[in-house]
Amino acid sequence: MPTTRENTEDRSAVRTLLRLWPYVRPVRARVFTAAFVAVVASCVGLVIPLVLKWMVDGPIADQDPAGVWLGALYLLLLGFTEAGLFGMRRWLVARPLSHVEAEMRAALYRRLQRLPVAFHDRWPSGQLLSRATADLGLVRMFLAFPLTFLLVNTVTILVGVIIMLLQDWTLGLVILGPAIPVMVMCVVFEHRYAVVARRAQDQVGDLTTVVEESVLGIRIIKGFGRHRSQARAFRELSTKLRGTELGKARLLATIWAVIVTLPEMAIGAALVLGAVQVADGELSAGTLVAFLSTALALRWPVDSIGFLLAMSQEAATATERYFEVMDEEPEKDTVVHADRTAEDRTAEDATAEADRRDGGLRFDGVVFRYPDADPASTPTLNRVDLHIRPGESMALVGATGSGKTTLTALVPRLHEVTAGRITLDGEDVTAMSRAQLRSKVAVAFEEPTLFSASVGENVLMGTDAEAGPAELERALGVAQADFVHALPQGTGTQVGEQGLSLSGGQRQRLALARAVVGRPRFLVLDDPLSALDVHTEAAVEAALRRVLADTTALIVAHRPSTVLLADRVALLSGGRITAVGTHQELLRGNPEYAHLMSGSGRQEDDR
Ligand SMILES: Nc1ncnc2c1ncn2[C@@H]1O[C@H](COP(=O)(O)OP(=O)(O)OP(=O)(O)O)[C@@H](O)[C@H]1O
Repeated sequence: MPTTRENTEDRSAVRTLLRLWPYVRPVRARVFTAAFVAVVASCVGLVIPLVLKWMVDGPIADQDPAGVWLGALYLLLLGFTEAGLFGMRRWLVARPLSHVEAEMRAALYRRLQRLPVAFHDRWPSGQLLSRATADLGLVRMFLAFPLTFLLVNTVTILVGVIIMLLQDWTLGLVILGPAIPVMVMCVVFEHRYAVVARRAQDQVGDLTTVVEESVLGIRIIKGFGRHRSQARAFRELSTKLRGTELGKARLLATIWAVIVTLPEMAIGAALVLGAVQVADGELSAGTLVAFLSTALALRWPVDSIGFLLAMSQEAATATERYFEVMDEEPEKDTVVHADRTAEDRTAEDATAEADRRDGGLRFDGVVFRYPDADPASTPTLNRVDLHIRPGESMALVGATGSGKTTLTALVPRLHEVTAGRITLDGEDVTAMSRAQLRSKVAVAFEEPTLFSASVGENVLMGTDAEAGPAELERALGVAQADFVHALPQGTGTQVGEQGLSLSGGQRQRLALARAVVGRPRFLVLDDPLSALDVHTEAAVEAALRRVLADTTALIVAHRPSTVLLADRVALLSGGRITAVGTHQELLRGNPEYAHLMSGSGRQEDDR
């Protein structure tokens, strides 16, 4: 489970942040212009001390009121120009940077849709949510603020230091004194902050997962009175996060103290030294005023470096977390089996030829091991051979945990086979594009998932074709889902998040309607009637039988009533198909099957 990562040593923040370039590229003109405008604005601010110097040594020393007013006017103009330019900078970047954030979020969403089911099995949803929300917010903040101001402040400090050295190089050197210790501290700080920033962002992801699970599982939590233990889990994680955030604050406070104190001490020393020089007549009062005003003008650029570095570090961590998902390999559309030998291919061609003649759905030496399973362990499916003829419906029976769901998931390629092949009318499923495959195969699972959309939209999700109300009605009819007409807005009724406003049986029937609406050639049903009462199940089966007349179907079944829906039955045991026949044949000739169907099998296996 990719949650908290303690080690971030091998990461360069700059290299990580450079990965944002492809997203920033389209808006680079505005971003660079904004940075240039900010540099100009900041340098305009540095002209103010020079005007002060002119005023002190000129009109003030000469007691010339008109000159003082003129100086004041210059200062006012400079102040307005600086403020106007900073306002312009913000206007220049606000819109393009929200565009960058939106583009990155859209790219992440697209990638999440294209990543294999195995990825989603592995990653907690809270970690993905926090990457798509909080982390992208941090990246936008970085592009809007620290990225520009690290540049602006560096230029301002350089120009300011040059001005100070030109005014009086001895005082300039005094001011520059703390630069080296401050820089060393910044490097140490950045390194340490990277580790805590990563920890905090991962912990936010873990906390999001707990909150999400608590909301989605609220019925179980209330039903079992688990709110205290959930609250404890939440409290533990939030205490951990609070500790990490306090650690971040402590680090920030330390660097801030160093960055503020050392330059302040240097300014104090320069003030004393400068006052002595003025008293000795070695320095004009105007020059000292200009020097100190410049030094004070540089306080903010220097002071802000601590938190600008902290924000940059957080953005680097956020970028790193973002690309951890973006770098994951998306599922391939078609798979080329480079490891197959010429003999394999000749044998496959012969089988494919036979399949094309016979047609139907064929599992040929299918081996499957979950990607996170120990490579030395026995595969979940170990050389499954099964042929379902065209138009035939085959029930798949097996003890709980025998791999029935896993086998059905291989047909629409929710997982890729480890070895062997699956063919639809002789065509290898891995050779088809996913769009092609999904137009041929429809699925319905025991746990029906509905989306926050209307009933009709949920059902019509099962077909790409332009299906109209007639197709919708037909599918609802097959699934015995006429209850939708009694809903407040009929098929236009919103079903709410995950369809939780409907009963389990109602959701299953809608999921079944979604599977049959596209009149698929192949239908894969994973115990789709488990939540129905016997009368509704009988009615659905009668309607399904009509649909199945010209559809090749694989139906996972636990109950004899579901098995009877099928023409033949396959028994999955020990990762292989150990028997195929009609229900009656297997009941008579296969003790394991008879045991499973007697009703005691499931209970014993569950025990
Ligand atoms: N995502 C996964 N990662 C690793 N192992 C898994 C995963 N999903 C299922 N398994 C394991 O694969 C085996 C087969 O599970 P599967 O869900 O296919 O069984 P099943 O026959 O459908 O069971 P049931 O009748 O209870 O629904 C089980 O041992 C299960 O623990």
